[in-house]
Amino acid sequence: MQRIILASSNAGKLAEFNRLFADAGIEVLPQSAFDIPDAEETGLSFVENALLKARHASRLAGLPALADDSGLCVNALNGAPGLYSARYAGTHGDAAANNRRLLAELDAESDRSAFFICLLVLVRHPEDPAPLIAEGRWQGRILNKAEGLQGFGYDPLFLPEGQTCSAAALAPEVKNQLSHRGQALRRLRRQWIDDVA
Ligand SMILES: O=P(O)(O)OP(=O)(O)OP(=O)(O)OC[C@H]1O[C@@H](n2cnc3c(O)ncnc32)[C@H](O)[C@@H]1O
Ligand SMILES: [Mg+2]
Repeated sequence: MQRIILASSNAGKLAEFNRLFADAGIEVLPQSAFDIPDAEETGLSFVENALLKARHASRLAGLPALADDSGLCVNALNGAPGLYSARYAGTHGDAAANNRRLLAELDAESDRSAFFICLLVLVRHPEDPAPLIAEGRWQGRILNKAEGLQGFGYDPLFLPEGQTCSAAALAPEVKNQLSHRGQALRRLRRQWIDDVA
């Protein structure tokens, strides 16, 4: 069976990927299994950061690596929190504080439209000059208060277009069908299949 490293330390993403890869016949190992520390995310775009994370994990594990760089872009905030979604309120990964800041920033704002974006990069080796790259976007709007207990990050404040409840109130398999991450992974897998065919 093919083995790849998932170059992420985010438990919410890892749970979603495990479900998305359940039928793929690929063994997907989190970077924690190799004690790989987080890469420095110094890029100016999601795709640059995803490349940095994938190359870093592939180098340290000696295996192909898949990285996800993602975030929430709010139109009235000129795309913020954007690249800084994981540390919007200052501390990396403090979802409650990030959600509080988002609500405060949008306090009197009537345009609450937003989208999640996910860039996936797969490198077959650390210097891979032709990585596979796929993107997904999920449109929606920011609610006035948190709702739902599933998912992670900004899910409790995100009302997906066409839905009547937040992303955190959707069953995990429904979120994967609709989400930026689900879309990007399905696109990546099509490239992957074409690539080996
Ligand atoms: O870099 P890794 O280790 O993968 O983990 P991370 O949490 O730092 O991940 P990112 O740098 O890609 O930042 C993405 C942030 O965007 C938010 N985010 C991304 N996808 C999301 C989703 O599906 N639902 C809710 N929030 C999401 C959440 O705050 C994430 O921490
Ligand atoms: Mg990160």
